[in-house]
Amino acid sequence: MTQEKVISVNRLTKKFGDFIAVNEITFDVYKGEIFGFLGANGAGKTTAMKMLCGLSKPSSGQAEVAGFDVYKHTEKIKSKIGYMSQKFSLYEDLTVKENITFFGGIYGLGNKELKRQTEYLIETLGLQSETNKLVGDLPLGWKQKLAFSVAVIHKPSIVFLDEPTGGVDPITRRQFWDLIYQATQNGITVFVTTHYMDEAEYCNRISMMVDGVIAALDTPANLKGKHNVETMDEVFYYLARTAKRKSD
Ligand SMILES: Nc1ncnc2c1ncn2[C@@H]1O[C@H](COP(=O)(O)OP(=O)(O)OP(=O)(O)O)[C@@H](O)[C@H]1O
Repeated sequence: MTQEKVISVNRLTKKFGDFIAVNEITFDVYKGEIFGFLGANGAGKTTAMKMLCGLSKPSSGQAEVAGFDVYKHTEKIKSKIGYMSQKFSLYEDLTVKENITFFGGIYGLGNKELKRQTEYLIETLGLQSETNKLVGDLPLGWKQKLAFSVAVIHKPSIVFLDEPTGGVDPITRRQFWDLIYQATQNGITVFVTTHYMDEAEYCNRISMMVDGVIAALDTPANLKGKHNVETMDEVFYYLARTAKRKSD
């Protein structure tokens, strides 16, 4: 992790009519950092992430992602980031290889690089015997690992992960996080939302959102120290207990 800022957010706000979904959030994320973006259901995480990915125009405030303005340079931002969400990642009705080729193509890899990356990916994930299997037939943990690898196939500056490991056990989640650490070794910055507090412990810093505002932002160790508790679960409970919003 360096002191080079790759995300810079200043009083970023999103309103839907009178409702303020994200209310003047301010933070920076540094190159190579794993930044955990936590919050109770409905806190505003997805809304904030959409603004940072250039998918939703802010109501007010400023933000730069990979050096580009979220109002003016959304296409440039999209070319510099990777994105993976639990809700959508890969095509279930395409094979492993077809998915890699499809997304590699969308991310702009040339034929030679695509071939090289496809072989590298299949080998490092140990998917040699699954290459021609439909992704829908893979176990969920494998799908998630493949989806992550595809999201960083074009070596983005930042990868946004929206609850990437939902529904799998702690050991599979741990293996997934090994891939995240590898990506950061290659200089990729990771911006991740999760509801799993074991994963929160793996982040360099955590931002905790409550009802549209950032209620706390620090390292897991400092957050635990500040609240005089042993686990991130307890920190989360302490901060989120006042939340008024519910999930949709
Ligand atoms: N397009 C929209 N129009 C109106 N309200 C919206 C819209 N999108 C989100 N909201 C509201 O904004 C709030 C924040 O939603 P958001 O999905 O960002 O929360 P979240 O922290 O990602 O929650 P979860 O963990 O449940 O996904 C919610 O109250 C939601 O109902």
